[in-house]
Amino acid sequence: MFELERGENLGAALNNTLSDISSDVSVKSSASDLLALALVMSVARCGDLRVPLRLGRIDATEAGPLGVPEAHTDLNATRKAFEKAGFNQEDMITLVACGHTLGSVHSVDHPEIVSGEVAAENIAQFDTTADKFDPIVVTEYLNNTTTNPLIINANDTLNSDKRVFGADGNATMIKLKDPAVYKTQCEDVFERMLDLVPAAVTLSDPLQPVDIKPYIDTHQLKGNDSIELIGRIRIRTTTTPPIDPSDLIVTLSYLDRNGRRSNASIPTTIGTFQGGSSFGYLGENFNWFEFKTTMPASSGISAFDVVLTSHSSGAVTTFDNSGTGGYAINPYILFQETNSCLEAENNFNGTLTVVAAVHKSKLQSNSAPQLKLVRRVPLPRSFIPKLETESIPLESASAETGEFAYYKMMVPLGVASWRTSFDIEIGEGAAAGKLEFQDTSELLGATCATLD
Ligand code: HEM
Repeated sequence: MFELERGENLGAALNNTLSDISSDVSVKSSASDLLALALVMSVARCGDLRVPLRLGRIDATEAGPLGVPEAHTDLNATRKAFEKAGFNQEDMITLVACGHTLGSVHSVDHPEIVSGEVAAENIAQFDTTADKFDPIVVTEYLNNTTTNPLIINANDTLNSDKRVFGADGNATMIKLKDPAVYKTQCEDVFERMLDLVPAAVTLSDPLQPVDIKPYIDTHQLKGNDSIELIGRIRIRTTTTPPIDPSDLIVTLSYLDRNGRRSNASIPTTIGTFQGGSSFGYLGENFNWFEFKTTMPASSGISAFDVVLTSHSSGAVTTFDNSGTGGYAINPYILFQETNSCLEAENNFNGTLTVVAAVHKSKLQSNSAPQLKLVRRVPLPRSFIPKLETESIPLESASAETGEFAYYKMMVPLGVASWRTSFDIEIGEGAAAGKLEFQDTSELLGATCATLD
């Protein structure tokens, strides 16, 4: 994003990609992790590749050194650039053969490479199947039927694919023409390319789709000393053996604020959005179950297990978040969505009001709760904002319900940050509590209900 004006990065594709991912950049997802996800998803969908997705990349804050090879770069300099990144000659050939199976060269960016009129629609594809991740780029090169503009250019200086592909007398390209070899070799070099990170960065283990994924949408005090809890459970049904969602009864068994298991269980119903189903990019199917319940504020909820019962066989399976004591909910800090809002003053400025209900046991240390608001600061000529976290104290709203006291803060918020996240923190050390990664996007246009 800091290098887009360089000759080595010409083309709308890079900025389009940054624009596509920009709204998902958050304190939990760096732009570089989202780019890794984009590659992993696109080659899964276009060619059924499996590239492990590890996360934890840290975004750069300035341009790196020059040196990405261009079409006119000679073979030696190209080889050196790949070697600097840990790729030998065979890797280099494989990376370019795997990269140049999708997409094309654009005449508007490279009139010296693409012959004919300079126009948006005049593009030259690398192979005849530009939307498929396949070894056709390799076979067309080996059969001399290719129309790849980086191979057949009349000006041989610009034929970088020809130089790279032929660098070892075609030995690597001959191996890559076998579709199974092409696929596994591309998976290998893509994984190494994505995981090439500075020494200070530690990447996670590869992500796997989880069987159970709960979402808490609302957890707040509501009238008459009760807590309202609204959420959804995503269940992967493409397991071995597969799960028939119509045979499932899904309930939640939960622990109260003091860790005692409640006699009541929370029922769910099949989700309504898109028939309650969705799918993932690795061919997984998911079904969604929704819940909306209330419970006494005096006892609350601190964690829950997801219990699946088969209608037909009666078999019961309990998911307790891999033996961690269930899926946790902070029972002491409640984000009062109904009392919070984001009022737009005009198209650029607004005011964010956040109200939280804090359990009085957490207020004994005399420390005020803090809101950690993530501001999305636009950077010139870039789609990816800089994220800055601001600490704002919440003030007593001079209202309470039972064991909870209400806290409130109001802050001006520019349009770039209308869709952002915040944490609410209270206390220090062992007594500290944190409600993480709350979302402001539902607050826009809502009215703040008054505290009664
Ligand atoms: C010697 C190294 C390389 C050179 C000289 C080179 C050169 C180019 C050029 C000139 C374009 C056309 C850009 C445009 O007109 O928009 C292009 C497009 C592309 N390159 Fe490379 N490339 C190299 C390596 C790679 C590698 C290693 C990958 C991925 C692993 C890759 C993936 C792509 C893709 C996907 C496009 C299509 C973009 C689109 O359709 O908008 N390239 N490359």
